[in-house]
Amino acid sequence: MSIQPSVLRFIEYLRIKTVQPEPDYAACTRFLEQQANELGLIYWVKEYVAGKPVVVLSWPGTSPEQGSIILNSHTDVVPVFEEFWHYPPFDAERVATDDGDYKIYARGAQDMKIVGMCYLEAIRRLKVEEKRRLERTVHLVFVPDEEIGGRDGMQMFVESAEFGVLNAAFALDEGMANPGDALRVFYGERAPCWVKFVAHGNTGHGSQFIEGTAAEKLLPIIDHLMQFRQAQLQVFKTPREDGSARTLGDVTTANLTLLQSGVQQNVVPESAMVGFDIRMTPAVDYAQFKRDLEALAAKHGAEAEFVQFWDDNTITSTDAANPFWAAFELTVAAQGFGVFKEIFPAATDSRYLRRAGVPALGVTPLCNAPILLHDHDEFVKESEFLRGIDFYAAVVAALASVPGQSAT
Ligand SMILES: CSCC[C@H](NC(C)=O)C(=O)O
Ligand SMILES: [Zn+2]
Ligand SMILES: [Zn+2]
Repeated sequence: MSIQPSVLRFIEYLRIKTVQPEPDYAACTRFLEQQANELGLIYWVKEYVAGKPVVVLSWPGTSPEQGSIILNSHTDVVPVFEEFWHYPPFDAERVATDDGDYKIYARGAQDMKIVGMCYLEAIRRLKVEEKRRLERTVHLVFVPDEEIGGRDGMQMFVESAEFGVLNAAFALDEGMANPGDALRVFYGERAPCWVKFVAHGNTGHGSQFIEGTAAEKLLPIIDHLMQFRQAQLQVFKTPREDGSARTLGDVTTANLTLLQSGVQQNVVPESAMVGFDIRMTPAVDYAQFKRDLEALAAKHGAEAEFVQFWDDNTITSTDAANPFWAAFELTVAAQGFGVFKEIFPAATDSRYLRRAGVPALGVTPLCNAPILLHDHDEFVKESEFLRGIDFYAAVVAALASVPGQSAT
């Protein structure tokens, strides 16, 4: 059987090497412009930072005064360890499976070019094939640099005048595959707190009993955070009151990820640094947490330096009173998906949207699928991609048909 045109377009998108640290954004932008032309969408591109394009494709609704729907995806992908891949990561090879399906192997297949491509194909179906008109305007937003924090991409975009003009009411962004049956729907995220503790101390010959060294000032700090980690691990392992298992999003994790000191084996080092990657669950008082870390550092004669500190814990309402959630939930059920609501364990561009006041849900419609984002041999099944188009066609039509507030 011949390959479906949508699959060929997906393969074309996967072959564009938008891999960090030198993504080919120019080729990606050309591809998206071509898609916009084929679909008859309004197209514009803006580089808030040179060489880092934010690309927007818009489908005006019949009631453009109503808040719009944003379909967000990032165009960059993470680096590969090519020697561990069984297929070249930027060839998007289509490999037949025993059950008559195909696996498409490529970096970005799950994270998150499948989502961006499904958005485009869903609009193609609704607008070009079915000649539908939806009430709300739909914007497909393709942003750079999510994989390195999004500062030059989504952050700049949400702070721009152009973003305000979109008048966004609701957004969809990336989620994560689920090896289980249900669709994982992320309504919030844990906040990154990347902290470095730096201490200075006495130096001298390595053969002596030197007091007040930099390293020994860090030891109680490390000990404190390791005990905190252990306590959170116990919470994580304890079922919720209803008996269900907790997820990572329910707790705060802390991992020691950096440790630097020393110049030579027999010289007591003058300075030492330990770094932690902490992810705070939204229930935490972030400002107090930060003050506690600063106090911990001060108590032991060190300094706390925050490399990343996200201080907003806005979550998206998944209450039936939120009409966008109600429409989403109903449509997803009609598509045959069960829903599992979660806090995303890491950080995505959704945090910028939520902080800017735009409710966002993180979804990647891959169920009964291994979690392969950032892993070797990342792939999606062709059937999953095709089902994803059905999914977004239904969801986008429903979200863009949510009635606006009556002007009373
Ligand atoms: C603080 S910016 C880092 C962003 C990255 N996002 C993902 C999804 O891996 C992370 O959470 O580590
Ligand atoms: Zn991603
Ligand atoms: Zn990623």
